[in-house]
Amino acid sequence: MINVKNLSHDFVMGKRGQQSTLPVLRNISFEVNKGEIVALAGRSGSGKSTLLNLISGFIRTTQGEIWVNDTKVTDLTESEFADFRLQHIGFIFQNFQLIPSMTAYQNVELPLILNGESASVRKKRTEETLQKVGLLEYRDHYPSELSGGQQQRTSIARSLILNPPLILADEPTGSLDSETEQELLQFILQLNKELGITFLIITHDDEVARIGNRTVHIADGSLTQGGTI
Ligand SMILES: Nc1ncnc2c1ncn2[C@@H]1O[C@H](COP(=O)(O)OP(=O)(O)OP(=O)(O)O)[C@@H](O)[C@H]1O
Repeated sequence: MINVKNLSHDFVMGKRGQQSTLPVLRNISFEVNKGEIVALAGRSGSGKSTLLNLISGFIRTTQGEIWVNDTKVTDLTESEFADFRLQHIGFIFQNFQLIPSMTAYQNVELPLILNGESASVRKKRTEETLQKVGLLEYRDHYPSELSGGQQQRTSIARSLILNPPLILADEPTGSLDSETEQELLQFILQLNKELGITFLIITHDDEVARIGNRTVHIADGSLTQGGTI
């Protein structure tokens, strides 16, 4: 599902003439197989978000190759990547990234609008997906009128609505209490088992890593596999 080959990334900082280079990833290779849940761990600043941003095309690099679902995404143009992302990758973030001025329904419907779906398809799919995450009765609530767990379920509904084969999650339980975290982890397992969705999850949390098939660690720009967090 994800195949990263000899990937490196440097950030270039500072004004022209006074630039410095910060190497973050050094010749990384790894695979995430279809149907796996893989936890990505590492200290703060080790490059976990950078790796996720490279896989999803929010940051581009010329050093190495990334394949997602048999497409060499490192060769895509910006607009091809935007389209590919919409079709193939769902996202879950620690702070949910819902649009505050839109209701739960409108937030979940948004990818369908971007994808050019008809009003009738949008209504059917949005209601079905809100039902799946148990939020149909909250459809007209704004994010500020939802609990943290309900906001996270809204963001999961949005990430699921175009049936992506892959979901990338950046500390998805970071803002949740332990009971809500357990609910979310069970839901991730259910999505993995019932829909076969592959997950790559950045986490600092052993509980999250425990639901995964394996943990990949980043340190000093390199990856190591196995072990606990
Ligand atoms: N746009 C950027 N420009 C310059 N440096 C950056 C940029 N983004 C990240 N960095 C640096 O790259 C390194 C890796 O950052 P990254 O956000 O990938 O770490 P992380 O492992 O996700 O950290 P955390 O667990 O704290 O979220 C850090 O030293 C960070 O300061």
